[in-house]
Amino acid sequence: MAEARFDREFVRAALALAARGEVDRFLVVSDHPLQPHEIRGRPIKRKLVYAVTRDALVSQLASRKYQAVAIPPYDYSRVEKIKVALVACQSEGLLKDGDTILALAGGGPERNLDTLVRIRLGDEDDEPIRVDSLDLGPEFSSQVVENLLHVAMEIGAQGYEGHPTGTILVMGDSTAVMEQSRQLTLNPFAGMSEAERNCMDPPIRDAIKTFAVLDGAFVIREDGVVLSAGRYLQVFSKDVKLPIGLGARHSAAAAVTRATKAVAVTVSQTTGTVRFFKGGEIALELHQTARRI
Ligand SMILES: Nc1ncnc2c1ncn2[C@@H]1O[C@H](COP(=O)(O)OP(=O)(O)OP(=O)(O)O)[C@@H](O)[C@H]1O
Repeated sequence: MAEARFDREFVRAALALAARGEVDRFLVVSDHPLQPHEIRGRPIKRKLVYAVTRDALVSQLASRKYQAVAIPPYDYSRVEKIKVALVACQSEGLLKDGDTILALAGGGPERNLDTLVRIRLGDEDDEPIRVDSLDLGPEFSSQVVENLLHVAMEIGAQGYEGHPTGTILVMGDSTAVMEQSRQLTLNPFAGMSEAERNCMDPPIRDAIKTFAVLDGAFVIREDGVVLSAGRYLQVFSKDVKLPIGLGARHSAAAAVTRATKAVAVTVSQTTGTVRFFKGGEIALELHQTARRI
């Protein structure tokens, strides 16, 4: 009883802060939208963005004139979910550098909104949320990057047929990446037209999940066309610095993003953690709280 009252007051306090002029965006990361009476009378509708795990709920919210983005339905911690939601908002053009975002998140099947985080985009001191540091050049499509992050999270959570799987997805500067790598296995994407092997297409994302069992890396063009799977990256990793415990896969991903203008997403076979590499460094790290395998 007292706990329920505390929960209501917590949300009310978050809404009161969200209404303030200092806040540019109010991000609610939950599949339980706020109740009309909670929002009524508060000037927050314009800055409110929902991050939800069901596409049907995105459409439902959109039909009620709310802004909403979809995030994958996996068991990441609340802070990880906020990071993914920020990436999704960025790729929809809903955020800009310098924005102050208040993010309210919960976990589990109940509403349970119990986490409030303030983020200033582009603020170097704002560890551990470093979505701003993705800061990709115009040659990259943010939708392609977001799709690849989602695929990577699915691989990390589900593996392949019950077995943990790891992989590297290298995107961009593909001529240089192809030159600095060699084929380890037959390329399963060979012989398909470019239109048939774009990772924006759900069947191709499923194929990426399946072929993640192959040794080596995927090479993907900026526009999402998958050039190859099963590539061994022949790059020197001696001047990339990585946290202790990361091995050959992560070194190769760091090194290829140092040696070329490509970016890379890795999935660790050991932990399921997804990392985004740019310029030889980790720019985003998504740990899992619960793996399904
Ligand atoms: N240069 C490379 N290019 C492409 N793939 C590589 C390269 N080096 C290693 N790999 C892939 O990484 C796999 C595992 O390597 P290792 O266990 O040393 O990596 P790790 O960084 O510890 O990652 P994990 O957390 O997944 O174990 C290899 O089986 C291979 O598929």
